[in-house]
Amino acid sequence: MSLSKVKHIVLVLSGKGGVGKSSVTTQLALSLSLAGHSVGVLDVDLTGPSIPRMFAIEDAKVTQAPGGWLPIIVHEADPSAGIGSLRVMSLGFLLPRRGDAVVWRGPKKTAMVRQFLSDVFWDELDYLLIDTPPGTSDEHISLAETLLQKARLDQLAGAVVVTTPQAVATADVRKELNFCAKTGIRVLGVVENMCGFVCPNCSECTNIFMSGGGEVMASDFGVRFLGRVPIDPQFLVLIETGKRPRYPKGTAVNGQDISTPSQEQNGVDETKDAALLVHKYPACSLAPIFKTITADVISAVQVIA
Ligand SMILES: Nc1ncnc2c1ncn2[C@@H]1O[C@H](COP(=O)(O)OP(=O)(O)OP(=O)(O)O)[C@@H](O)[C@H]1O
Ligand code: SF4
Repeated sequence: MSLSKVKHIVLVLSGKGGVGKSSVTTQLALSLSLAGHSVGVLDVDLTGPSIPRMFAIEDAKVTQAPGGWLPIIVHEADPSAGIGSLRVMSLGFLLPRRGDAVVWRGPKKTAMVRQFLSDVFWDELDYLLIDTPPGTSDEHISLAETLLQKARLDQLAGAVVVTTPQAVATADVRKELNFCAKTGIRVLGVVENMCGFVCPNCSECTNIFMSGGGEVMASDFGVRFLGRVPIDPQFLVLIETGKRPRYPKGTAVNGQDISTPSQEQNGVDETKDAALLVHKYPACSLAPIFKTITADVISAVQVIA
């Protein structure tokens, strides 16, 4: 069975679309692998699989082996650098055209998720992150139940719930947390994304929406608050164009200088491994934030394990 060698399965959930679930999945995956863990990402967001685009592997072709579909390798493990391997499987690889969205009815979607969980050959993994479709409808419940049936109880670490400050205000997070309770999924914690705005000129972070709601909500439900992630327009540049974001001289985040050195200085091809650059240099103001969130997720998983 394809999941038998996976140690910890973490679902990434959101009550509604566009809150940054796939971005958080991508950054968690990179942080985990850069902390030395072997990581797989399974994209079952059939409504619009964006994970291949975020890892800049949209054109990759999935192949079959006797053990199942082979996930796409983002990078191999590099023990000397303390980096674990990173592999990705997404419905996006199986769609005939880039950017196609699936318009199947519920039973067909459930069948596809079942197949994904049974037929991908993951090999040994410390963490498998599953990017789920947004929402909390009956269809999502049946998808979550399918996931739960396919994995052993000791493998199911739980869910990271992603929200935005507006979603907190409109009680979408409550729906997500109730969804977890209804389906028996443990909640590892809540991430509040797009909380505040990092100015591209001076890297000052300004709260545009009400801040702090996610933390209060998490405490009301007795779950961890994993942290808030501001909107950084440069992060969008990185994800959408695959190019390294540029910060003016003197830009610092958490006391760390992130101003962009010249390509000659860092000796890196800025058009390649862009997502990896987020953590390596770090090239984006969000890198230290995701690093802290990832450490918290690991400790939540270990408390449960
Ligand atoms: N903190 C952030 N700063 C800047 N841009 C962000 C941030 N988080 C997400 N984005 C951008 O917002 C857009 C939506 O994010 P993403 O695709 O991760 O959301 P999602 O919840 O997975 O959406 P979907 O409902 O389509 O699955 C993307 O273009 C992404 O790059
Ligand atoms: S955050 Fe700084 S650079 Fe950005 S608009 Fe305000 S003062 Fe200007």
